[in-house]
Amino acid sequence: MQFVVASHNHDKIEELQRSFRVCNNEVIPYTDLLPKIKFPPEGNRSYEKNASDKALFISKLLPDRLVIADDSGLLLTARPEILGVRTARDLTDYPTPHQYAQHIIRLVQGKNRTFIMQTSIACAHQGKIIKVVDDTLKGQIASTERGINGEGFSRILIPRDSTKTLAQMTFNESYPYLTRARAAEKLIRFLKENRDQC
Ligand SMILES: O=c1[nH]c(=O)c2ncn([C@@H]3O[C@H](COP(=O)(O)OP(=O)(O)OP(=O)(O)O)[C@@H](O)[C@H]3O)c2[nH]1
Repeated sequence: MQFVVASHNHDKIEELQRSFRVCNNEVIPYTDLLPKIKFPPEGNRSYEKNASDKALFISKLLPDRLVIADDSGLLLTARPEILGVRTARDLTDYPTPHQYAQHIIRLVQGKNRTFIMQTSIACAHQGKIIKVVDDTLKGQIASTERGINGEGFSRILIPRDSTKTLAQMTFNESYPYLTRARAAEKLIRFLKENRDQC
């Protein structure tokens, strides 16, 4: 299957391409087919709604394609009033992965270090949502950035049953923890089981 991804985030597009390739699928950015367009503003209601809004927006312009969109965020137990579904907007003052990783480390300093990372992927066809899948990862925020296989969140997220950050793992080791990869698997499984829906 070929998917068109509604995203402007280069790292996210690459991770989705890797996640879908495992199952022999292909992901292309919508900008391969259309000029770059501003997405509708994200809301504060849910990751599912934000992902669906992006997928629907591009699906209406490319109705015959399977369009996917992802919304991800990080919720800190110590600061539940920020980040989460607003992660992209709350991190705008920290534009580089190193800057936002350091900011998050500071936010949990001396406090509860647990986090929940969530990804929702919406899939649209003919201007309608056909499926939304979610996945979450729980664990602890590291006290310093660690690892070379990734940046940003990957260098500070330690999954619950590990002592390493995601960036300290090889890709094969980290794959089972990646919310985007696991959500992608759920979507592909759904589409294979319900081929007549699309
Ligand atoms: O190091 C990271 N590894 C990740 O895996 C990851 N996923 C999300 N983020 C951060 O969370 C915001 C929300 O992202 P988001 O889902 O709203 O997407 P976005 O606005 O960047 O792109 P788009 O897809 O909407 O064009 C993004 O800006 C990033 O700061 C990540 N950082």
